[in-house]
Amino acid sequence: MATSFSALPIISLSALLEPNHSSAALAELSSQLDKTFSTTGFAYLVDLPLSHNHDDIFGLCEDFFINSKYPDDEKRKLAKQTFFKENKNTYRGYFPPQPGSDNLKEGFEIGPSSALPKFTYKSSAKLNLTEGNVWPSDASFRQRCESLYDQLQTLASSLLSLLAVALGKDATFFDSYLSHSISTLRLLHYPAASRTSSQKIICTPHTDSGILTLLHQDPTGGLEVLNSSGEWIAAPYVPGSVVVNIGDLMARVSNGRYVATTHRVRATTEGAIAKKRFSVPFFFEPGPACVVRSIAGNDAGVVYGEHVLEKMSGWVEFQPVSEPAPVIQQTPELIAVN
Ligand SMILES: O=C(O)CCC(=O)C(=O)O
Ligand SMILES: [Fe+2]
Repeated sequence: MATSFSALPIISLSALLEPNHSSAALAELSSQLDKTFSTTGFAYLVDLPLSHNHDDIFGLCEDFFINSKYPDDEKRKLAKQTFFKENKNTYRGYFPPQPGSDNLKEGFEIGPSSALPKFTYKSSAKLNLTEGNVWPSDASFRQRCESLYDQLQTLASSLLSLLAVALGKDATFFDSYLSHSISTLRLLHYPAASRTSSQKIICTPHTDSGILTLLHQDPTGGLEVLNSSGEWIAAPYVPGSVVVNIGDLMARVSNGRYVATTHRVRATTEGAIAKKRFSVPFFFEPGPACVVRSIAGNDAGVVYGEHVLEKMSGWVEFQPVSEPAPVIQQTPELIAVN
């Protein structure tokens, strides 16, 4: 359970920026993260070891969702099979806004760039967790996404080493999670909407299901986090920051020490219009075959791929859409699959 906080803490990662990390500074950072995840479950991280700034990151969203570079035709080629049945990609790629849903957003999802061993799930799952990415034809977009992905994966693994130590384990405790990791980088666009749609909450309350999330939200803000008194605490935009939070599985791994805090996104309005908003969550995920167990050693553990497939059966982005599918009426061209 989260505590009754009234604001999210801000944690500097300057210790990770030093070429020769000082062990005292790392120990201090480890204890700050430990305190945060066992109280608020959420924090802003600043002084990030990332070469991408917010303009670069939201520039990717602007390019993908807004600029005419990626018209509906190009998006259609990248759409998941659920949305365009001629396409081969089931898990990575584009999903369109889903009319009628409470989460009116479109997204583009990317996994690791290296090939992964196939993961077979007992109930012949319809989603292929280890498929390759699909890309628009613009090589620079792909290169920028891959570079951001790699840096966020490195940052997440540094944070996990610090958490391992905080949990009384060796710094390498989470290394097995890195093997064939299927972390997801998601570009999200919540389109502007007129107030007649009366939609105030554009992302409904939820906890993240996985291990660790690194979220870039754009200056529109709107993120809110639930404290133990049942109050929604605003988590406004902080320049240069990334928001970090842990998911349900990490709460379980930590044997309940860490809290997966409920959060949602409120629309920011300007006159009668809800402003458009971009966010870029990065979900750190273990390999599909990784067995994730509590540090207390008192459970059989879960196979990550099975866990995530079960969770996803309830997520709006992975629901079949009613015909005709929203984005896609024309004949597709070949999709780009790596
Ligand atoms: O858009 C946001 O800022 C939050 C998104 C989110 O919570 C999620 O995708 O899990
Ligand atoms: Fe979330």
